[in-house]
Amino acid sequence: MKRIALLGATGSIGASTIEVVCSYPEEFKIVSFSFYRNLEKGKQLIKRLLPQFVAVATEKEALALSKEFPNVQFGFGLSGLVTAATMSEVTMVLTAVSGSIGLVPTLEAIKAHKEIALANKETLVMGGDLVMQAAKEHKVRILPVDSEHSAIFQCLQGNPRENVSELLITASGGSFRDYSRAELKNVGVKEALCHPNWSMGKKITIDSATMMNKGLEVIEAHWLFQMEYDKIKVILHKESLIHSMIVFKDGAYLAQLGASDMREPIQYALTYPKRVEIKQATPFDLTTIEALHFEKMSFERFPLLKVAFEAGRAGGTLPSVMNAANEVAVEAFLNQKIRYLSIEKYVQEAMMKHQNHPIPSLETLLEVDRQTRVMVNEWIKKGLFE
Ligand SMILES: NC(=O)C1=CN([C@@H]2O[C@H](COP(=O)(O)OP(=O)(O)OC[C@H]3O[C@@H](n4cnc5c(N)ncnc54)[C@H](OP(=O)(O)O)[C@@H]3O)[C@@H](O)[C@H]2O)C=CC1
Ligand SMILES: CC(=O)[C@@H](O)[C@H](O)COP(=O)(O)O
Ligand SMILES: [Mn+2]
Repeated sequence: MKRIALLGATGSIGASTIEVVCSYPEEFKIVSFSFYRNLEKGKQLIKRLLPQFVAVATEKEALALSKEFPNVQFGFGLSGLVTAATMSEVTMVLTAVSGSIGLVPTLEAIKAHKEIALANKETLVMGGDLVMQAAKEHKVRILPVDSEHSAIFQCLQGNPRENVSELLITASGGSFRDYSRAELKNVGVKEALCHPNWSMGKKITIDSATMMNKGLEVIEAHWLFQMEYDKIKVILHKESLIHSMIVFKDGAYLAQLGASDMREPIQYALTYPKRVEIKQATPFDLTTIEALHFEKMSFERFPLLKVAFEAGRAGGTLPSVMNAANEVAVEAFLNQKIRYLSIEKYVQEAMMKHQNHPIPSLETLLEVDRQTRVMVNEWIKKGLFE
């Protein structure tokens, strides 16, 4: 039986993971999980999943919950996440928290020899070098959950890496894919949150619209598959049915396609290397698909993708600056403090101001993340780009 720590149980990936886990109770058990702001949902999950340990946001909440659920242990903050991920009963950690908070618990879980099912792409964007080194050193497998990386991982099975010349990542184009740059000037939060194909958390949905999600995914693919940036390409594919492809040196393409349903890549990560019947999935019928469209990506229309390639190529602390600035700017947009097009301005400004550290320690990465947040929040307060 796989005994799972689910970091971010109250989110979108968390919910899909719980469905997969509960469809195979004899194979999987969630022994620990975390939640953050969603106390009501968190409590429902405690009653449903009967975990041994739960990580919450604050000490006050942890104390109150210990009284309400005396058979469950509680932790809080970052140390709570680390305990949930490293406790001896856990064999696999599924990282479904949103944002840079995922890095430390993932690294600690690797050091504690837990298998990782990685949804939290920000972990590799910030600390790809450290995380992949730690995984190698501790002989820990990192299984992709992100749909594009799961697709590439599935295509790579049984194919020697030296035969692969390119990774081709598909992008839906997000909620504003048919808008010109001029039409983006006055777009609002509600419309930005309408992803055409996927139902996801708010932050990643905005990242899909700005194409930052694809930028983060390019960096994630670089680290997961040890592929040079020149050999990672992004292509627009508005149906989100081909989840990504690999190109072989002899010119053959191999694609993975299926419904836009995260339960599939999650289940693959949980059961890997086995494939088992999926019990809950969106029906997928090729005969109902009229056409699959592909379009060249435009860096002019989606400047944040170009910015992410630059950050990835530069390496060091620059991807962490990009990520932190983006997290702060997206949050501010969601709270209607800045305009949609200002997200990219804050990210670019933070990166321009940064002096890169080429080979950072974990402490340096975390400090850069913290400082960038403070700086961008101050800029937003002053209305730098409004
Ligand atoms: N959704 C999807 O289909 C996909 C998501 N991903 C990646 O997976 C991750 C999760 O995405 P998604 O499920 O959509 O996000 P959601 O916003 O739906 O969920 C995020 C989860 O993280 C928790 N959380 C948020 N901030 C913190 C924090 N500071 N400390 C501890 N916990 C926190 C939330 O708790 P609470 O709700 O209680 O506040 C929630 O459980 C992201 O990194 C995303 O990029 C990758 C591929 C697809
Ligand atoms: C489901 C998933 O993996 C998301 O990251 C998805 O890819 C978002 O879609 P786009 O970024 O292609 O709009
Ligand atoms: Mn994805």
